Amino acid sequence: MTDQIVVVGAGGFGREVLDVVEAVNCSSGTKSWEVVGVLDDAPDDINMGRLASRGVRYLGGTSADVRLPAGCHYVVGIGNPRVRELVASRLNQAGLRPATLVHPTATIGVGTQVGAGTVICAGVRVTTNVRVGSHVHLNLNCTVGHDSTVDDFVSINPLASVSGDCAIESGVLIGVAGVVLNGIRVGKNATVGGAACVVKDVAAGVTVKGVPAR
Ligand SMILES: CC(=O)SCCNC(=O)CCNC(=O)[C@H](O)C(C)(C)COP(=O)(O)OP(=O)(O)OC[C@H]1O[C@@H](n2cnc3c(N)ncnc32)[C@H](O)[C@@H]1OP(=O)(O)O
Repeated sequence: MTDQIVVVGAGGFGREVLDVVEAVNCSSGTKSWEVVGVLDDAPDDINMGRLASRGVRYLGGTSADVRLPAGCHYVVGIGNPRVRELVASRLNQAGLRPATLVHPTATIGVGTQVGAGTVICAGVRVTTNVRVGSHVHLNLNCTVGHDSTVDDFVSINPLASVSGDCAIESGVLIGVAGVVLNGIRVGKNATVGGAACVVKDVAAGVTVKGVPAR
């Protein structure tokens, strides 16, 4: 069965999400997703050209009166957790349904749950008894260790590593190649800088960077 999907975001991650959709379609043998097009409130000319060159239609902005097929799914390909939350809320109200996308080269362990609207990119490793919330981005080659929780609207950027028994609260961004040592809690809406090593709990809303992160 083929479902219809719109991707929000013509930028880098939005188009990487299109790659995930294509990989899912290739791996399943049957076409799981038909891409209706891309929504973006302010696409630039370069990205419009990139969409056109891959044959994907630009549909308009997220608040515009865009007519989408009934029952259409969506996924938000915007890296910023706060913006992603706003857009998801708007599209839920419009009656669209969040899709969950898992690249065929990702691995997910036994007893792990993944929420709606979440995108898991190529090479990601999520091990066992992890709870991944809704609208989470697990970017290329990141890892999430056993028994951790990753709450809604978290972004874990490429090569970042969350160890076992961690609690990553909603809206957190973990920068590229950031490391969170085991058992650590990263508070709501906090940011972990690229290549940081987090060795103790991070308070909500705080940005930490460096090794050790502070
Ligand atoms: C495929 C993709 O592209 S996915 C996206 C990948 N990118 C990421 O993950 C980016 C993650 N973001 C970062 O690391 C950011 O630099 C942040 C969030 C840590 C800091 O952002 P800002 O607050 O805007 O910091 P800003 O750029 O103003 O720099 C402030 C200072 O921190 C330093 N700094 C910035 N980032 C880091 C970092 N990751 N580690 C150590 N120091 C840093 C800067 O050198 C600067 O130092 P100075 O005051 O001595 O000159």
